[in-house]
Amino acid sequence: MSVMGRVALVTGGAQGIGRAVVEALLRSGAKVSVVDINQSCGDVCKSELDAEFGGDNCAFIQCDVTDGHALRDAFQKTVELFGRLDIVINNAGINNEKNWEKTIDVNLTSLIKGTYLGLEHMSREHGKRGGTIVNVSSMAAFLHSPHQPVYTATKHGVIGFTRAMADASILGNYGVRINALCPAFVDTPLLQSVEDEDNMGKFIKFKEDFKRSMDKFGVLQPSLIAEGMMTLITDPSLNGAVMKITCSKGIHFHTYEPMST
Ligand SMILES: NC(=O)C1=CN([C@@H]2O[C@H](COP(=O)(O)OP(=O)(O)OC[C@H]3O[C@@H](n4cnc5c(N)ncnc54)[C@H](O)[C@@H]3O)[C@@H](O)[C@H]2O)C=CC1
Ligand SMILES: CC/C=C\C[C@H](O)[C@H](O)/C=C/C=C/C=C\C=C\C(=O)C/C=C\CCC(=O)O
Repeated sequence: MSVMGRVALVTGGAQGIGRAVVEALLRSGAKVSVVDINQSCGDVCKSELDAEFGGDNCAFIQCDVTDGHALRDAFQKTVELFGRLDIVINNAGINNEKNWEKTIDVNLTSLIKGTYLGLEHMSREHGKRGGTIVNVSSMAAFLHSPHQPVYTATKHGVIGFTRAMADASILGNYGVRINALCPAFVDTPLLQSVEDEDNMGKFIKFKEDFKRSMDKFGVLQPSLIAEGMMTLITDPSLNGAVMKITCSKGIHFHTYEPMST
């Protein structure tokens, strides 16, 4: 599937992995709505993207994804601005073991809401033409991190939810492909949270162990994550797929036993 002329909404798109994905989409001819809580970062992002890709191709919508009404408005505004919606990237995420309820809210609850809103705007069930959703999980869903138990739980949850919804999409003939992306460590501002007791809480005492884990597995560049993301967005054969991206194996897929009947 070509993304030329398609419309995408990317949560957490103002920096890091989300920003790299936004750039990849714009480079391929999509129009993109960047949905992010950070107004100043979003303003900078918007002006830089306008300079590179032209002013009519991208919008910044300031929105806290945990605010259900604001998230609904962000989807609606995207459709009003660009006339349609084809691609939803639920990427916004945080690492906060101190305020772990917020981590569940941002990383899992809001991602579920984003998926349901995406279906409202794209599913044949709602009289729409179909589309694709990618939910951002993490390698922490496979190699659980003792430094981030709740973060790890949310990323497991993202995979379970995504695979179940992908099957629901087939059963319900939604016409929407739903996949998950699991990067290992990526060089973004999120990694700085390992230094901060406000984020790590009582697990800050494991921070050196955490850093050893990063040294062991290496740190990826956001551009490689965007490359994997573009495959999930454009390959029509992928639904319920779980893509892993690691330094050792690059872009590859997790394999599951077939479900028993
Ligand atoms: N950096 C890494 O090592 C890895 C990151 N991930 C996941 O990738 C996703 C993106 O992470 P990064 O780009 O690394 O993080 P980041 O911290 O660089 O960027 C996250 C973006 O999300 C936005 N955001 C945070 N809370 C929000 C909220 N409530 N509403 C709207 N926007 C919000 C931030 O303002 C920021 O622009 C997250 O889901 C993260 O868990 C997965 C594996 C590895
Ligand atoms: C302070 C850091 C905050 C957030 C970063 C997140 O924790 C990030 O989401 C966590 C990533 C955890 C990665 C864990 C393991 C990585 C493993 C590998 O790279 C390779 C190992 C095995 C590969 C197995 C396979 O691919 O099948």
